[in-house]
Amino acid sequence: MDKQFYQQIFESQKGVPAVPPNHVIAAWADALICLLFPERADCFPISIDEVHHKLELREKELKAIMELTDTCEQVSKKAGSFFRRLPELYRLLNTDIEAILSGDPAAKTRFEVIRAYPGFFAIAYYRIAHGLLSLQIPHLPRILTEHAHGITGIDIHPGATIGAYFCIDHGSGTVIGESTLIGAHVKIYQGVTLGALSVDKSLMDRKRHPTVEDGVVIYSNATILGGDTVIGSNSIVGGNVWLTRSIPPNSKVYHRPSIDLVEQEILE
Ligand SMILES: CC(=O)OC[C@H](N)C(=O)O
Repeated sequence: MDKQFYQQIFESQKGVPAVPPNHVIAAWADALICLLFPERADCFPISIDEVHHKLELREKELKAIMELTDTCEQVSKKAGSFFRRLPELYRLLNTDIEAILSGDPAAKTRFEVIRAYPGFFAIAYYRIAHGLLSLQIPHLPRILTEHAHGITGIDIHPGATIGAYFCIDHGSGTVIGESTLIGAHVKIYQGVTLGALSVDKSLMDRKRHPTVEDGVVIYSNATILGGDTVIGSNSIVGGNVWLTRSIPPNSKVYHRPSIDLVEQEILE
């Protein structure tokens, strides 16, 4: 093979930021989730002291990951802040579990939601990633939400802001863009896109994705686009709706499909 090609590959290594492997970063988040939610764990802490000790271990692991991550500054301070905020993250995740359990007639127990629901898995990773992003920790947030995306098919950008009691049922194909704002008690189904109306690169610092106010339900495959688009509180957006403008609170928006039914002749 052409030696220039080898040279090109070799040169491409220069300038690549140093970041621990994705599986190490995901394993840290997974261990943290298992500690917060023993329903996902294979062994439980045997005392309160051990809970304390394991949380300190997770903090040390986060620091170690951050130290090996390029452009990660103020490692101890930021890892400390993340863990000080952990009780609030835990509180929010418990509201999400409650929302899934009370919002889905098929969900029988809290255990089932925590162990088996893709919506809970994706939200847990998102809330951790969002916490890291809000401390301006580079690289790790996107790696975490992409890990959850790979497993669940639910793509939540860590920059999105999502209130308490968030329920995603089923979820495959759901996309929640970077500047999306979601209030409390919002429920969404599979295939929902909260996306940008234009993907021009010059818009990168602008709000490109919708605002969804409290109490909204968005059914499967609805597409809601644009940074100025506001879905007013307690609205219902039906399946397959395509929406690029705001709707007032308490609206119901439905897609009216046209279906032709042709009865077949039964041949004797
Ligand atoms: C979700 C979505 O609109 O994605 C498009 C593009 N990545 C952006 O963030 O603008």
